[in-house]
Amino acid sequence: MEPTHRMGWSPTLTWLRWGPKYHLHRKVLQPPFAKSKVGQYQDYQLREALICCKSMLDDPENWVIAVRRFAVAIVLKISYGLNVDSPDSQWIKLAEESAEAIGKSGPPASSIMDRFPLTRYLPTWLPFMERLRYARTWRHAIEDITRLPFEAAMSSPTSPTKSFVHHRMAIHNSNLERSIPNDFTIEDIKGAAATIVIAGNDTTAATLMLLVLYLLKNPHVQSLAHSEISSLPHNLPTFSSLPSLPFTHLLLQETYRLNPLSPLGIPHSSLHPDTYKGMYIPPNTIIYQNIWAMNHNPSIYSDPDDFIPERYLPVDQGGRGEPLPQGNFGFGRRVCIGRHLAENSLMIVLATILATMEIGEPETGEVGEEWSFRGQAIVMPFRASFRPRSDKMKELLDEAVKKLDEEEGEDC
Ligand code: HEM
Repeated sequence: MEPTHRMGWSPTLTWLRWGPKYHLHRKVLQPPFAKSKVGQYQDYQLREALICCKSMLDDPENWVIAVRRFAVAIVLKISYGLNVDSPDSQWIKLAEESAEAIGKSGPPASSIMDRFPLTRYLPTWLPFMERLRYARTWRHAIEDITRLPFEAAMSSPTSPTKSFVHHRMAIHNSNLERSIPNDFTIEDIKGAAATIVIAGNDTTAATLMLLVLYLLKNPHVQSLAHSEISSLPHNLPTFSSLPSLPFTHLLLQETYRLNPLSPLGIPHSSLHPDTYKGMYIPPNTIIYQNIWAMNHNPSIYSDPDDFIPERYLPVDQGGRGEPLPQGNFGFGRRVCIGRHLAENSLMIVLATILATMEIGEPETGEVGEEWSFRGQAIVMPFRASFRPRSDKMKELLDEAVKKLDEEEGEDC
């Protein structure tokens, strides 16, 4: 039994083994997220960045909910054309449950069952069968995220260009009408659409939480980033502002480096025997990539545990000339397809945060920072304060979100 079936997935790129089915999914999923194509999603990203920042300022105690909404709303819109219309939307809950399911059952190929397949027939009360037990308990979350948004999208048909599933279903139906066989079945469409949501929401939200933490803990860096954004005309940033924010871009890179979400990458398996630096690697060897070590190597990065975005600047510009981090989005032919989308989402929300607010320690009590190391290294919800940088910027933000609401009312 494939790990995909054990967890209740339809065919899903992240969990498919190398082969014809994998190639088909990658061929379908990669083009809409190519660097030259991700610009098509900028309207969604800008909209959600504005909503996210307004919610953080209006309801600072619940800022993590605003962050989760931001991340889910973008991928749900791209994948299914659905809107997240409130912070307690069923889609946020569903996305959270499926992330929980994956976190608890572990990445594919990493468990004892993947190494020794016969162990999956053992009873689940045995201590080392914890992951199988989780997989069975959480299977419903994976089935729901694969089925429910798909059904909702199909019951609200929009133009085929509006979302991944509408576009794929239009091709599917047109093939049916012309008696052309559909290699990419409806099950494939469901699995690919769910992949966009699952792979794209938790990773983006976790990185945004790290950005908030590092801004909070490094007031000097925050003030440099404030100066950069203040040098732009006093308006809310748009995508055309981003090329004028090189320091903000380095701040994101430093966040990737300091805490890679998957410190050991996603395990890959060798297809053929190979030799690396004189070491023989037999076929079917499970290979981890130590991203954390690469990005904390003291012979490459000075003060590797400190948050220093300036380190990447050339020496003649006051920097240390150190290389940008590597491997946070994987390597080679399985590299993350969503990396350009994620970068755009994170840059526009970071620029909007820097333009509109100051992040600091909570007004009362502790930050309460804790980490989870189950499969990924992520920071758990913590406390912070969010104050508008000026009345003018808050007003601009409120007006921009009000305008979005009015436009949405007109579209209905
Ligand atoms: C900061 C955000 C993100 C991080 C850190 C991240 C990281 C990763 C990593 C480490 C991998 C494994 C690559 C490998 O096996 O070598 C991966 C794969 C993948 N990512 Fe992302 N990702 C992010 C955002 C996204 C987004 C927004 C999407 C949505 C389209 C996405 C879709 C995928 C898919 C479909 C794969 C599987 C690729 C394959 O197996 O061929 N990711 N990602």
